[in-house]
Amino acid sequence: FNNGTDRSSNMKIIPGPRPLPIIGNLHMMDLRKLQTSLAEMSEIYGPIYRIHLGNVKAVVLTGYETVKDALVNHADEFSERPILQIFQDMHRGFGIAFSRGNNWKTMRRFTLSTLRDFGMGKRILEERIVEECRFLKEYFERQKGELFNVSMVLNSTTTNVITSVMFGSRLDYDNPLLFRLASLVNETLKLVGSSNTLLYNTVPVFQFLPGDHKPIKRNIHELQSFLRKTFLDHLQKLDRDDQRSFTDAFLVRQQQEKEDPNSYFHDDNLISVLTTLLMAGSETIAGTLRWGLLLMAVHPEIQSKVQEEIERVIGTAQPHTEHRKQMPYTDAIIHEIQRFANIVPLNLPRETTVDVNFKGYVIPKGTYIIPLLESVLRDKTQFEKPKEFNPQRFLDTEGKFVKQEAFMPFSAGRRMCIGETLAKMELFLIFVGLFQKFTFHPPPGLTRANVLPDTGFTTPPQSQEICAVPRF
Ligand code: HEM
Repeated sequence: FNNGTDRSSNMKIIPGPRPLPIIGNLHMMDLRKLQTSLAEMSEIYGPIYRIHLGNVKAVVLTGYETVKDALVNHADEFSERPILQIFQDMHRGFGIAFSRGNNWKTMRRFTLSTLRDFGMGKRILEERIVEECRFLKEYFERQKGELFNVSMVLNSTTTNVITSVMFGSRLDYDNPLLFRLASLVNETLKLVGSSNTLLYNTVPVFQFLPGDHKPIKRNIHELQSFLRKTFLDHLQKLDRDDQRSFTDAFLVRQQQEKEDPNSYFHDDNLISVLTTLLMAGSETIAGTLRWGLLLMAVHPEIQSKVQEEIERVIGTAQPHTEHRKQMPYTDAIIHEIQRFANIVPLNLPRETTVDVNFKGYVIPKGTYIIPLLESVLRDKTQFEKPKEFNPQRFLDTEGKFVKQEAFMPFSAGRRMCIGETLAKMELFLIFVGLFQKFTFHPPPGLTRANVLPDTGFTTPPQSQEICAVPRF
């Protein structure tokens, strides 16, 4: 590895631990918390180092300055997605998040512009989120202040928001299909981030052994059968002059290009994009909201200050996104929740598109890159005492909201999350809607010291239970 380094030019050799045969450096890491091990290793090897995850030779980029420099200032060079076995099983190279080259470019461009049309642009989305939040509050009210499991209902809420973008419709909370979809996504993302799947991706022999890849494949098959059936229903009723959803827009484009054998608008891409929207668009937001509820429950003084601001600015009226500008404290809290929640700690991997000269190193074309978000959101040079939950870091002395450059939970550059606008809108409206109506209390035994992250590809908090006491 790093043979591309030309010793005659003054390029440095990328540092890193010595790998063992077959497993590389896997024995040096906590496979259930890879992000923590990778962040710790940067203290030994510096902000750029190489690591062998089984037979995957990766370069890890850590800290805000390095990650931003790579993803933003060398945007094209770090813009490809590597091929990983489990994502290959799930998407077969189609869609957006795990596709490459022109397939990715075409699907990303189309999805971004269509999301704008069927959401953000038309204000329909805000109405949908507000409506969904109303159902969520009714569900919370029915718990009558008792301890209840908040996990699946929040996943159902965020699943409904994204399915209304995808298909133009929602499912009732008592429809078993909604809970089934939400739990399939939840379980699959947990399994995708397991140590077993890491081994499956990086040590080829694990592909022949039983493991988490089996239930992942079963879950994806079930999800995709549902998505296929739903889009076929849409195809039957399709009216090109009355497009109501992402799926309608895709199907119309598919019909326009049906004579073109090279068109990317085929069923495989549609299924894969829908799968990604459903998975990326629900669990990330639901997990962040769960962090929000628990963090407020264990910081009652912060919770009451948020409620004061909600009362002062909105009262009991309907929250809208425009309120955010007048609510610096709430804005700061939501930013700090996202920073602290660190919901996609490993980021998605990247691959270099050419040999890159980066900070005195040559990183060869085709190198697997880990731009570690964990190390950005917890960067000591950017956030004082980064392990503490402290919303003040997003406020100035006059209580005005201040941006922090290293706040990048959605990553940066060419492959940056396409759901940022939707996610921010959803987080604000649901968070405000819930704290306007309820005060949250922690389950017995839960304190500031033990609100801890779960394991998985996304990292929601371990605790799933909470009390929601109605305020009026
Ligand atoms: C709190 C919510 C969310 C967080 C923290 C988050 C975070 C991320 C991150 C870190 C990436 C990897 C970006 C990279 O490779 O540099 C990503 C990619 C992606 N996200 Fe999100 N995401 C969120 C919500 C959403 C939503 C709501 C959607 C759907 C509308 C979405 C769709 C996607 C897609 C399609 C990609 C792949 C982009 C590409 O490869 O071009 N995400 N997200």
